[in-house]
Amino acid sequence: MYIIYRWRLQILAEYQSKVFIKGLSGIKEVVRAEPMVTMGQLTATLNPLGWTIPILPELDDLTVGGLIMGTGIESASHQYGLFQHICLSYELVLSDGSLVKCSKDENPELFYSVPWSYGTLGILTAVEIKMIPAKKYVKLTYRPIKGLDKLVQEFQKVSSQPNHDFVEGLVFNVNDGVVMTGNLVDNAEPNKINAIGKWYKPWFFKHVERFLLRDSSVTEYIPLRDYYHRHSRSIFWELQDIIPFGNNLIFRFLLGWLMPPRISLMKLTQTQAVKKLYENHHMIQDMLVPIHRLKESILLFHEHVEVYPMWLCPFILPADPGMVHPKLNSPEMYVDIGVYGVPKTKHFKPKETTRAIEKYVAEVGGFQMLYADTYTTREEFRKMFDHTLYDKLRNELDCKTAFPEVYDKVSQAARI
Ligand SMILES: NC(=O)C1=CN([C@@H]2O[C@H](COP(=O)(O)OP(=O)(O)OC[C@H]3O[C@@H](n4cnc5c(N)ncnc54)[C@H](OP(=O)(O)O)[C@@H]3O)[C@@H](O)[C@H]2O)C=CC1
Ligand SMILES: CC(C)=CCC[C@@H](C)[C@H]1CC[C@H]2C3=C(CC[C@]12C)[C@@]1(C)CC[C@H](O)C[C@@H]1CC3
Repeated sequence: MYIIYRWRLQILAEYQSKVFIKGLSGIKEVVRAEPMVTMGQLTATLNPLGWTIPILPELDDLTVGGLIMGTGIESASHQYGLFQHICLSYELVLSDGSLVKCSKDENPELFYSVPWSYGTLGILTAVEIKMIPAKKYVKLTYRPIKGLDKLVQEFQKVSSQPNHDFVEGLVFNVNDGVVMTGNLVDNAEPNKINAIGKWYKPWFFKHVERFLLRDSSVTEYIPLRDYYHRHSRSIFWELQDIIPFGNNLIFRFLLGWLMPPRISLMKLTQTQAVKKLYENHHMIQDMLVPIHRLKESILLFHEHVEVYPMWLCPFILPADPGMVHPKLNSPEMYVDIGVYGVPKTKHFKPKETTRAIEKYVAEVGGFQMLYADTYTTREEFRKMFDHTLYDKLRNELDCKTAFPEVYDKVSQAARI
């Protein structure tokens, strides 16, 4: 039944009008989307109409439903929060088959419990998302920085400034990194336009790495859609382990248009052996920690895994009810530290190392993204994520016989 339902959503998303745009009381602009709509479809549909959503997670294949039920983050998150924070309402089918709508004003407890619930409260059928006007380019400034202290200071400074639409950092080793800030603009200096999304262009992280050779900042104008999907072609830097020659100039010119392979297809076709290989010799994790912990967190990842580049994305976490909120009752700036690749440290042991990192993240009031394997025990997991409202809703909505608990879907043991 569930499979048929997901299949129906897919058909709807792909073959019918994918997104419906409407004005709400003439005040706010809102896009109503099916959960199976992908980020690639959203930008392709909205951007030519002069609209966008404030947070557009960068991989083409990520879906609206997955980004709400898990979480979504992007370089505008220092202003807008996580993907859930730009959502105005959800429609869900509950365990008894009824269809309900929830928002801040209508069924608010359900509204705040849906994000991070991983599909364990109901099946999402429609979402209303805030829209903002799009512009043609992102004026992006790359700031190469040497020295961890300076890097962290600069990153923290730009994350707290309201004048940047986008903030992102790539750390290339424990001393060097590039902090990027961007703004939406309509006009560009023609000789500084760089359509980084074209199939023959270097992978974005490789392009950024080259700025480390410079002493001062460099500015480019990136077409909006190219900016949003900048990490798609190389799946961040994951593709370099799968197709090591993927960034080679000749390969890019001849076959670059075939990239990237569909992540869902790779997931579907990966053998048990490949799965084991990734489990034992690879780390794919995003840890969300208060931004004032950034330096010690980078050093901790360096000590345990030494995987570079490291992705830094700041985000403001409102003090809303639900699974994920700051420890104190006021909004707090956090940072997502993304680690994707083969650990270089000799002492890397998937379980022990991940557990040590998880322990640190929990101690500093942080969170682990749910798409990644968690080695926490159920008790540790329930401490990291506030289950108060979630448990109440699971009881009230009679979920226990219909859906598993989040932990039973995401823990490493459950995923074997
Ligand atoms: N920048 C970012 O924010 C990035 C985020 N991610 C992560 O990737 C995931 C998104 O990937 P994506 O492939 O889109 O999602 P997935 O298909 O992996 O779905 C993630 C979870 O959401 C549930 N889900 C999805 N749609 C629905 C729905 N309509 N109703 C109920 N439950 C639903 C899934 O349930 P089920 O398992 O039952 O299908 C699954 O548990 C997120 O978890 C996100 O955190 C990854 C890369 C970048
Ligand atoms: C930016 C944020 C918050 C997260 C980025 C995470 C991604 C880099 C990973 C999410 C799912 C991952 C998968 C793979 C690579 C890394 C991700 C895209 C594989 C494609 C790696 C090869 C395996 O055979 C299949 C994996 C599927 C999931």
